[in-house]
Amino acid sequence: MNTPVVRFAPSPTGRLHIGNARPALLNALFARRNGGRLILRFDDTDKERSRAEYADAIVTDLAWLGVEPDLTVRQSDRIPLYDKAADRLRAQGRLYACYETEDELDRRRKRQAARGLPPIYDRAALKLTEAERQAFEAEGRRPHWRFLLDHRTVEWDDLVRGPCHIDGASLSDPVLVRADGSYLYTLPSVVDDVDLGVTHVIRGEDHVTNTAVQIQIIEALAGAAKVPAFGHHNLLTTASGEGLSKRLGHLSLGSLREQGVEPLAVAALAVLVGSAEAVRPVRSLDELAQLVDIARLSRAPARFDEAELHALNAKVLHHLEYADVRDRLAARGAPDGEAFWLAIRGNCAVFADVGGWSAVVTGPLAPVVEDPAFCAAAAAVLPPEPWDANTWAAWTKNVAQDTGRKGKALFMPLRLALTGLDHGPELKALLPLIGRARALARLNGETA
Ligand SMILES: Nc1ncnc2c1ncn2[C@@H]1O[C@H](COP(=O)(O)OP(=O)(O)OP(=O)(O)O)[C@@H](O)[C@H]1O
Repeated sequence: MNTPVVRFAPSPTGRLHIGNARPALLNALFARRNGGRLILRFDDTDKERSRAEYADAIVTDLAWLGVEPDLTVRQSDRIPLYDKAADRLRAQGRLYACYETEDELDRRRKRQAARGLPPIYDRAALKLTEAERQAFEAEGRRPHWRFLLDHRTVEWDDLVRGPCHIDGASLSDPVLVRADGSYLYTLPSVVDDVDLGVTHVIRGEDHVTNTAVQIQIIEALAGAAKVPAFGHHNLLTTASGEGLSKRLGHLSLGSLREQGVEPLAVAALAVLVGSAEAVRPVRSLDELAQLVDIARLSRAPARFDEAELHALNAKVLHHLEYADVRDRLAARGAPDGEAFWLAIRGNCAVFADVGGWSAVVTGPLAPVVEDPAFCAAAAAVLPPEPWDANTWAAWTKNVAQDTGRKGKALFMPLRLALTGLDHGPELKALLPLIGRARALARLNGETA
């Protein structure tokens, strides 16, 4: 295969949501796995809804996920290309002027419905005489432009859905250019895919019907050899099954980031939910790239459950090695060294929990001493340093012998005194990190 070129093409009309993360990642991982290139393309021809700040936020959200495009383009910078393509289609007789208003089209659709006919555009504009056209122009009407579909079946072997076919006769000729001269999604998308050498179009199944139209336009503009491969993945819904929309601000990546969710947890769930692979924690996007195979995605919509995300987030943290988090630990002023991370990672639901466990190790911390006599007895037999993972067992054995306590009655007061908490990481790992001086002070009820 030549170097694959894929693209993620959001409209900058809101913050990316978890559903958008799915194609962003499926494309990025496809490029990673196949040594390909990823293009980020802003579909910003809708001037009213598109905003530069949303485009910036999308770049930030993608970078947070670990998606770094090789090239970024904006459709608003590429209008002359679309103009040229539209002119070529006009010259071929494949783009024709229509003067119907929305109201007229609506009435026509209602009449069709009343007669039990599908609401397909009847191509009335093709029958307009020159005089009729001039009359519309004189009235001040400006035409919108439709692509003349071939009434034949378009077939493609979808990377996700397998063999697909759509009968061109079952579709309305799509409007490519609005009356104000602006472009709808279809033509710019196709022109860019061809111009930028996109080899694989991986996107949500909301675009399946577009594909038949787009294949016909590519064939008209550039020939069948330029038609890329298409793959349409299933969509994500909320846990209760509702659709997601950028414009309505659903489950944004920004809000998940603010909640302290790990990007790897978001990525793993966004990609693995509704796939042949079980949802599981991963250590890197490379690992995730090896797990996903778009040919094995499920066909049904997949539910994105925030509770599942939070559970997965904890699992992701538990799987991260010290090397993966060394810089982040240092940035939070956490104790240096692998032992700390290995001791506490299993007790972090979000990375920010590192702060609490740091304080347990380095203090100052107010101990909870409910039975001073018992804690004093335990302090009296604290072994000398150096301490290691065996120290806790050796020490508590002696405390048990001296005090006659065992089980929870032995361990809980020690945990409360040493950490100020009734839960937390294994003390055999924490004790050497806390160190003798602090342990002694805390057993004596002092803040240390
Ligand atoms: N719920 C979803 N699940 C998976 N993919 C989605 C979902 N919604 C959109 N996509 C995909 O995200 C990509 C970007 O699409 P687009 O910018 O139109 O997003 P959108 O959320 O539908 O936007 P808007 O709500 O602004 O119309 C497309 O590949 C689209 O198929």
